Amino acid sequence: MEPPRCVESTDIQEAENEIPAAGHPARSVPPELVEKMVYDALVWSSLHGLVVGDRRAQSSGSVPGVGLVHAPFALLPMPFPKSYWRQACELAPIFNELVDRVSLDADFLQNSLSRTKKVDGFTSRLLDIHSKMLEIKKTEDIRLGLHRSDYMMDAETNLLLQIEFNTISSSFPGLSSLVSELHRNLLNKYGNDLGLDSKRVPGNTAISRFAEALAKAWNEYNNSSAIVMVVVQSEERNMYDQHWLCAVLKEIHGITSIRKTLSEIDVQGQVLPDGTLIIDGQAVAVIYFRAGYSPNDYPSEAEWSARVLMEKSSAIKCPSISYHLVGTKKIQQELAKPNVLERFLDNEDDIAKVRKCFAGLWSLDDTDAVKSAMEKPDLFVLKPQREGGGNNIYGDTVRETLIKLQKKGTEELAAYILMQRIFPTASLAFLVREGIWHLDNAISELGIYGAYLRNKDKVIMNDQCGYLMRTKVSSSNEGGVAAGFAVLDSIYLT
Ligand SMILES: N[C@H](CCC(=O)N[C@@H](CS)C(=O)NCCC(=O)O)C(=O)O
Ligand SMILES: [Mg+2]
Repeated sequence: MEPPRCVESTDIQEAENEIPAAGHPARSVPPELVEKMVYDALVWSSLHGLVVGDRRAQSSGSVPGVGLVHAPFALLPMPFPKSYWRQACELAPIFNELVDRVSLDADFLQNSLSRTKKVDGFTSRLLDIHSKMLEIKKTEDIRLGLHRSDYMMDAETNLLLQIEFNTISSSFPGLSSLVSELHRNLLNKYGNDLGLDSKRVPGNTAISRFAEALAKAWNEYNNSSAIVMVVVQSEERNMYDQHWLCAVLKEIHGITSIRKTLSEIDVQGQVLPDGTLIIDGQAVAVIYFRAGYSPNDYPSEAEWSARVLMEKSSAIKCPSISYHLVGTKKIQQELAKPNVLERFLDNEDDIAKVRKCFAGLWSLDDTDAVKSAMEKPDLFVLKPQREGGGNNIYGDTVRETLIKLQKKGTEELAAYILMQRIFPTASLAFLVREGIWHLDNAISELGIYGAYLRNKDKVIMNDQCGYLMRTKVSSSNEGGVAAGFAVLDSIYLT
């Protein structure tokens, strides 16, 4: 059974002529070879759990094994210069340390977000929890961060620029590891025909290292009967990415994990006088948030009280409320201001490396930035303090929104930040979604996973832990995989 095609061979010729592919291997692949590779890739994905719930199937987000479809993927790894790969990997432990330092500066967090607090209800609730923890002098001696720092290569300046830094629910450590394996498998089989070497696809350690970090944190909690709790949404089509981590946690590290929604935690959770969080009669050592990053996750007060209950407990939060706040776009913008990094990092070289990957970032108080964004909206992205994809504002809507916000009064402006829009070079890619492949002009975003574990003044882990490459059609603004714009990819070092 041949996978259905959507691009006739002549189309590929046209596509090639139309699209100035930067010598991408995709341009030289004969259609019949594409067919065979797509077929093998679809089989491989199905056999290896590179799967997601199918949005067309009813209970695909709640009942495992029902309504599966292969995760969308690029057929071939995206060429990526080795020097930029090394640069991105080197930044991971520096950003991990930066997050930890910033998380300890309560005044910096509260002051930087004080104006946002007035106009952004969600961020305001997070800050209230942060304040409450300060009031009760709650400290987190053991701190675990499972982060992902996302970058694009700016074609104009040839700089690797950070898009954002995620400190909560960094998706796809599971599926991204599999995509690298898929590509290595395909290049082992077809590499000679394509003139590509599977060894140029870097090994992806995201699953194993993130599971190791969770296990090490569990170990630091030092209660052998305790479990790891994953905070999830009731409907989660990306559950297999999460289950991969929990399966490795169990099989390699012998640690049991449970999945609970915020409302279940509100009903079933309790904190003992000694701070232990108990749920289903079991002590919780580590709380791994794969929900709780969006207002949609807090439909009632119950979910907020669950968040407070967890924050008050002695369980190791990943992330703590402080780590969560450090990952906001407002903090990203504040850290880009002159002399701010110097407050948190000691090493001059580290500071220079971090500053070098900062794109233009401005608060809307910056009248010059707002003025140029009004004149050339396509060169900017307007970002609210939101995670989960689909929230950023592009193109003419940037201008319209700025005008609207200005009419509402300067207060409202504090809910957003302005960011330089980054334009990576586009190149040809075969994007495979729901069994169908398209040859498209695409751009990519490289995410580098980082794990940080600290117990008081002892840093137990501070590493780069694998990567996520997301590739999307160059015409699309948003880049989310779950949101249906991008596909999972890996990289081919050049
Ligand atoms: N369903 C939740 C999704 C969690 C989520 O959206 N995480 C943000 C960082 S906060 C993220 O990583 N976005 C990139 C994923 C994409 O491209 O679709 C999960 O997987 O646990
Ligand atoms: Mg994000």
